[in-house]
Amino acid sequence: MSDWSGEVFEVRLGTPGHGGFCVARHEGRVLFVRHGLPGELVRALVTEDRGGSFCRAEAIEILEASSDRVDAICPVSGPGGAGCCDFSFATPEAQRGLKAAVVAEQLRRLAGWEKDIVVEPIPVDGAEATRGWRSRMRLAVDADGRAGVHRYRGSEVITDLRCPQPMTGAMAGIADRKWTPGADLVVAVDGEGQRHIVELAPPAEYAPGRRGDRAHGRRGRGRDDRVARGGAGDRRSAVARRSAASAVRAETVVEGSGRAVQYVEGRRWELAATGFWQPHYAAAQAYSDVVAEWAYAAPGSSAWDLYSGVGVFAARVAEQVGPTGSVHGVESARSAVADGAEALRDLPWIELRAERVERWIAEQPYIAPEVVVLDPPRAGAGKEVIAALAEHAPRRIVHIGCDPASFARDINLYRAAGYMPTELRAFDAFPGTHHVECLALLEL
Ligand SMILES: C[S@@+](CC[C@H](N)C(=O)[O-])C[C@H]1O[C@@H](n2cnc3c(N)ncnc32)[C@H](O)[C@@H]1O
Repeated sequence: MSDWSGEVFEVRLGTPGHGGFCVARHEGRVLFVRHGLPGELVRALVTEDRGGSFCRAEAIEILEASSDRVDAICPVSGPGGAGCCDFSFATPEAQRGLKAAVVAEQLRRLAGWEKDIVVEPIPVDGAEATRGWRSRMRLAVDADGRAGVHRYRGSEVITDLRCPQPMTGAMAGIADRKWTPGADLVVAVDGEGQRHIVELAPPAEYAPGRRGDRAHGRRGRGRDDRVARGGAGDRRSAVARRSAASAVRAETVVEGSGRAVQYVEGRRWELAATGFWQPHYAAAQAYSDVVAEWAYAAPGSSAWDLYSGVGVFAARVAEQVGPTGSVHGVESARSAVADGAEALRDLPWIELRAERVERWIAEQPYIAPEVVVLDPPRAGAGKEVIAALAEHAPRRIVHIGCDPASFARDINLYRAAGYMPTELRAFDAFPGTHHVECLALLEL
């Protein structure tokens, strides 16, 4: 099979796929084409051909445009650019339609559930924030000390900070400063409008000029650095980036206190600016409203909040069960548990535990909590946790997922364990991108 990397083909785009692309076909092979919309005729540059059944490509010229196309509001993420706003060239309604189609397809394929999906905007004072919604950003710093974002599926740092996602003022002055080469910057605008900037020291393995990493001083790949032939270097650098992202790194607070103040339902949390908080500034409130509505835990009953973070959902459910009930929150990040315990001191019937969910759940006696809320990371809760959870037979489960594929796989596991999905909401919590947040209620 010949290598198509760098080839340009004229193709008609088909259905959207999970990951921010449309599916097209050329000479019997499948192309995953970014920057295009269903029905469009485009010239597609193949950016990655690993010799398998599909190639990755980018629409570099639109020959017949969809009526859903608008001028892209993100100048950083077009062909050859960053991976931030992969849908910013579509109307907000069309973006939500694409996400709905992807969620429906994942549920159908992976959970055997035929369900019409509507993706709702997250309401902000009755309106929709299509830009300026992101309260937390993570930037990379290049070898020259300039902050930016990574090129899509690459390690090069693009130092153009005009992405429309960050809240107004979040990026002010960042491009004018020199930062520590190889560091990451966490920029958080908290619920009181205070900006915090925390620099994370370069990972231990950071070596300027190292082979295989343009961000670290390597020269370009030559013909077109959008095009990956085989791509082993990029795969390695992506793996290195992921493991660097999870390693503990020294933190220096550069602006603000490094302690973000956030509010949900009038309750105040103070947490590490580098800790987890929902990125869309109105998302924590929106999701916790749905959790509260679906949980409707009876006074005196017991509930679990798994992957609890600082206990935003635990707080809502604790108000329902009251002092004669109990809520167990489980979260692996110790700092989140400490910050959550402080914010929830007036609800002593909540216990937050710093432990991995897999381990904690295996140690629980066989009692049935009335309701369990799970908000796992991208990979989902998975077989082990859902099997253990089903043995405890909670009456209701509220499951939250930010990846349609792992969300659908988890729904399938619940269905196999005897649970019926009875409600589903999907939120456009990441406007301009292909990302979408889904919440489901499952009942026995
Ligand atoms: C999507 S966040 C949800 C946090 C919280 N529900 C909120 O809305 O603020 C997922 C959380 O799970 C935690 N986490 C990841 N893996 C875990 C595990 N195996 N056991 C317990 N917590 C985990 C992360 O630290 C993170 O705080």
